[in-house]
Amino acid sequence: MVARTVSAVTLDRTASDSLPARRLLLVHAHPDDEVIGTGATMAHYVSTGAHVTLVTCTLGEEGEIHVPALSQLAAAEADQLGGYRLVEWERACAALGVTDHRMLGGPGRYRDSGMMGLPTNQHPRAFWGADLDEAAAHLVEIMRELRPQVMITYDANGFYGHPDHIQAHRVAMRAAELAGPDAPEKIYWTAMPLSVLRDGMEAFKESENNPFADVESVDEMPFGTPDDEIAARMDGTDHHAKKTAAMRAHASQIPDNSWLYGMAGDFGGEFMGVEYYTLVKGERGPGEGPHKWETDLFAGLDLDGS
Ligand SMILES: CC(=O)N[C@H]1[C@@H](O[C@@H]2[C@H](O)[C@H](O)[C@@H](O)[C@H](O)[C@H]2O)O[C@H](CO)[C@@H](O)[C@@H]1O
Ligand SMILES: [Zn+2]
Repeated sequence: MVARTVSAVTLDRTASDSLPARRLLLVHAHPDDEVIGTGATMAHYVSTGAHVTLVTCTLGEEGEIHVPALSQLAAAEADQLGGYRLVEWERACAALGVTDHRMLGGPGRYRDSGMMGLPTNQHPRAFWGADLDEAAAHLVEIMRELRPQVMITYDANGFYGHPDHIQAHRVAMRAAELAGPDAPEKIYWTAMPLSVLRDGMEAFKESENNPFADVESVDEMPFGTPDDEIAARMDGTDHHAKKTAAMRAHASQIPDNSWLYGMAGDFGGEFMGVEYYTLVKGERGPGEGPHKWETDLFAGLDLDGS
């Protein structure tokens, strides 16, 4: 019998060749980040037949608990919140139609570090203290398996400065360096245009549950990107109901009276269903409007045989 040897690279290629032509990878820090920042985008691409893979880096063990009946699960009590949020995360993914969801290094490998500067940052498994190349290697393995053309993660400040978000950015970008030919061709960072922030401040001015109550100007906020630096506007308004349902799955983190629901009420699909990105790797595809914002993250890619 003729021995047939197939190189590991060929095997890898075979694995991704059986997947849809468009493959999107998202790297987030905690359960609930996926829906808050990118839920409509994920639902949109699932609905259009792309393969969507969510990698979340921690179980969110150090989170607040907004459901009183669950208060004993807190880190300082039974320390079971991580396991509970894992179930919330699975339910949220189901609401968005995302079936490929993975914890970086497996559930519990990296622990929620808590807010910047807290003693929990020093926990032996805190994601903030993870070895960068070791953590990135878990993501490289996924890139080799799937060969995603597009990846979404956070900017260098983790969008708002949380240590796990900063570390998720660093690990995702390091993995893209190490993955070579299997690295995403386009890399986006989540972003919020200053014009949308200003509109939000205006919309909430009279609201009792105003997330902008303590700021005079959007320039005081840790996030906000000039409109001409935004590369893509993903309109997933057709899926805003899925995003809302996915948020409700994260009830321990997102209370019923959250301003997020208030914003949805005022803006409806416009706020819940529209998500923005800067492009930090790859060529910008054709776009629309005054800033030529892309409306498809795969725009400009040659997907034949990729
Ligand atoms: C959206 C997000 O990243 N949430 C994180 C964050 O949660 C904040 C934290 O509980 C803080 O104490 C609150 O004041 C703030 O309102 C929350 O957004 O940090 C948590 C701990 O690391 C994390 O579990 C949660 O997912
Ligand atoms: Zn987070």
